[in-house]
Amino acid sequence: MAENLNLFTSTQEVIHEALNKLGYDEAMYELLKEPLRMLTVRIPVKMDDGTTKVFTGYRAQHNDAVGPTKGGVRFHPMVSEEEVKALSMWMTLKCGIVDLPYGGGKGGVICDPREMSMGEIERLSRGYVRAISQVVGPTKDIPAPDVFTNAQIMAWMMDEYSRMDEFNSPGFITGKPIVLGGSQGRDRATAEGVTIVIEEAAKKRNIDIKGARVVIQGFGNAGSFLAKFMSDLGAKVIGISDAHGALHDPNGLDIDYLLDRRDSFGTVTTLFENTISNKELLELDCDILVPAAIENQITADNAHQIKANIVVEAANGPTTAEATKILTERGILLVPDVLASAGGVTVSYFEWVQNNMGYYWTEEEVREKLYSKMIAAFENVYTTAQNRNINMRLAAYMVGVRRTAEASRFRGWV
Ligand SMILES: NC(=O)C1=CN([C@@H]2O[C@H](COP(=O)(O)OP(=O)(O)OC[C@H]3O[C@@H](n4cnc5c(N)ncnc54)[C@H](O)[C@@H]3O)[C@@H](O)[C@H]2O)C=CC1
Ligand SMILES: O=C(O)CCC(=O)C(=O)O
Repeated sequence: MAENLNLFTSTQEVIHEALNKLGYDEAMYELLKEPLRMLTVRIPVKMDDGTTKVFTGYRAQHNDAVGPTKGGVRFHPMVSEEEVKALSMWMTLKCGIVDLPYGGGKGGVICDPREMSMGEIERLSRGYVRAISQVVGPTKDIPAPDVFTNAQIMAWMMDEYSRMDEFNSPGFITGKPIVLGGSQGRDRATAEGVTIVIEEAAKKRNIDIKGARVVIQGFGNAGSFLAKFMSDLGAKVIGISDAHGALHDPNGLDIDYLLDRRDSFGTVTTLFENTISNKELLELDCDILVPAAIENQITADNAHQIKANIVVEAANGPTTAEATKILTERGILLVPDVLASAGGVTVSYFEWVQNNMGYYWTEEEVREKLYSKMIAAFENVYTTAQNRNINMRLAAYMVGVRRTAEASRFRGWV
């Protein structure tokens, strides 16, 4: 039978299992099996050559029983309605795991910003915000960066929103430049959270980070900061990749050099002749493997070839359900996306809190607060997995979904 690569239906299955284990009935699953709201928008954009191109975008709001919905916006050619729905459900789980007063949301636009000018990207960003303006806002749904979106795009989106709203609303969006109300540390937060989780997972497996061989797929916001943090901790980053290929050096790559040469879309391998494929990269002999790019990278096809002792998912959805089973059976410790990559939304929450207060924290304060959230989340999920003898993904779903289910029940929705 062909493997299920559909992110939405495979997420539904794990949510179902988690709710069953928590003792909820079918009505709760019916409520949480898809977003409460899904908006599809068409965005006309004047292109530089004088033509008008109409883009399709989405905003999904999974559940707002706990609080406003929260989640990034992705600009990518492979964006689809089902992907955005799944991503919004994962955001509910992440916010539950790190205990933030939010439900999950997510947005995306089908486009390839790598082939657009800055002016075209700005007009698309502003058009997207106008199109979704009725359903978002600082107390309703708060966007943030994700794949191929960044602080500049957040700034344009905030500017467009403040033109429609009567007062300046920095809390409408997070991941902004610092001068526009961004938080210290948001740019590196996802990788910092992944680093904390790697350190904890390594302790469980008696692996010393100093000298550990690390492979990272993806060299964008998550992957590149992570490579830097790992190499600063004394690990040997022996492989990295981007959409075009991968670099491998068993003695360790020069991360500072690669960071210096990468472009704003996280591309660096095109500058080198001796590259390997992303498939080869994932199968390298290493201690810690971190998929930090896109979905469905570790599947039933290659799960038996993964040689790492620990796999930590910095990307959303890089490992299929079937591959999760295979890795678990093989004794590989798999730290799931909804836990490992929760550092980004955690510091986004800190940014929103600071915007609401109008009072800003130092980088050190942000780092300490992130550290305590991530450590508590890791321990909670790890202990749940151990106590119930289940894999870390199912444990994370149980921890993550519980608060939204409880809040929905107290509100009398189910
Ligand atoms: N930026 C953030 O704060 C957060 C990001 N994530 C997840 O981390 C992953 C990466 O996101 P970012 O680093 O923000 O994106 P990014 O846009 O900064 O970088 C993406 C990287 O993935 C590479 N890539 C794209 N397509 C690829 C392919 N087919 N094969 C191999 N590599 C490919 C790109 O070349 C680039 O190096 C995504 O799954 C995202 O949802 C999760 C939580 C927060
Ligand atoms: O920073 C945020 O609010 C959301 C980040 C995000 O989209 C994610 O964790 O996948």
